[in-house]
Amino acid sequence: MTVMIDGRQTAAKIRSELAKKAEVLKNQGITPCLAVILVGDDPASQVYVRNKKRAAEKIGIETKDLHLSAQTAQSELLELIDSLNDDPSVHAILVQMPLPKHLDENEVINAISPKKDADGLHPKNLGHLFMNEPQALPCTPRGIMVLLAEYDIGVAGKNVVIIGRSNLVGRPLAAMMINVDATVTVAHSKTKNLPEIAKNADILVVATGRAEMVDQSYVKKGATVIDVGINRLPDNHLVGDVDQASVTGVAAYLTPVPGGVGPMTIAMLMQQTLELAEKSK
Ligand SMILES: NC(=O)C1=CN([C@@H]2O[C@H](COP(=O)(O)OP(=O)(O)OC[C@H]3O[C@@H](n4cnc5c(N)ncnc54)[C@H](OP(=O)(O)O)[C@@H]3O)[C@@H](O)[C@H]2O)C=CC1
Ligand SMILES: Nc1nc(=O)c2c([nH]1)NC[C@@H]1CN(c3ccc(C(=O)N[C@@H](CCC(=O)O)C(=O)O)cc3)C=[N+]21
Repeated sequence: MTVMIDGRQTAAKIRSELAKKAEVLKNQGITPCLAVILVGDDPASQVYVRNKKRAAEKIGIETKDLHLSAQTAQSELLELIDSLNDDPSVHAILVQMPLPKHLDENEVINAISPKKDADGLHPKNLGHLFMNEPQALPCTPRGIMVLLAEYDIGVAGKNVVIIGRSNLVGRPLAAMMINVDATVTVAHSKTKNLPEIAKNADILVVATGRAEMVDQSYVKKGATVIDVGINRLPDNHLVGDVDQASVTGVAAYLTPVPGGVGPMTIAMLMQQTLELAEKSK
């Protein structure tokens, strides 16, 4: 039997706690505010923008949506970030990844004040994470850790295999898993014998951006499978990086897409915005 992990319900519970926290901040004269910069029209990013805005409104977080054209120059983007860094009404800044190819993502992330780093991707914050003294944390990996805790899925001493090594998901998740005593393997496009390595996992996390690439040949009986992927098919429906039908019955726990990691990412983004607003006092 496979238990479907309900990210939507878990996220809803977190959001209702956050709404109370936002109320407290407001009574202290602080209206938490998240600025979101989207350059161009990446489809996964657009799903994200829409759902984020809705969540923020319900919690009582203000959002500033800054949608720039795909042709925006690096200097223009850096100037926008500088002005948000200096704006005391803005507590958190998120730049949607990936950026169009002509832009330098690392330079952009570096420009965000670590104190307003909604995504926890600034090298200073990643450094704190790697030293196991976390400050702002990347939202998707954090959401995965919260989901595992919510379902009492232990991590200490477990074999965790993460497929994907992006700065946004795979790398920071590896650090978080190490910090709670997992034995971590990070796989990627150059990994050999991937199904065999994945089959060693007690907890398998898939973040490749390849629609339904992981089937039951990658999964040990009784493993937990976390599907991070958000892929929009030509017929417009969303699928993950895991072939859900194939893995069902083999995995003990599985996150659905939609309704798994995605809503948790948004809940964690809201939580971090409130935490940064609180620290700005
Ligand atoms: N649910 C959510 O909240 C979120 C979902 N996403 C989704 O998660 C997915 C991954 O996102 P992100 O990490 O940003 O993606 P990236 O494209 O930045 O990274 C993908 C990673 O997967 C690896 N990879 C690609 N193809 C294969 C393959 N065939 N076998 C093994 N490894 C492979 C790449 O390897 P290499 O490094 O060698 O190129 C790379 O490390 C996307 O679908 C994205 O939309 C992202 C963020 C949040
Ligand atoms: N700097 C940055 N940080 C990110 O965290 C980031 C990013 N850039 N760029 C794009 C990816 C993608 N991403 C999503 C998060 C939630 C959903 C989400 O809400 N998903 C719903 C979709 C439901 C639906 O609308 O059908 C679900 O999975 O249930 C989608 C996509 C964050 N990302």
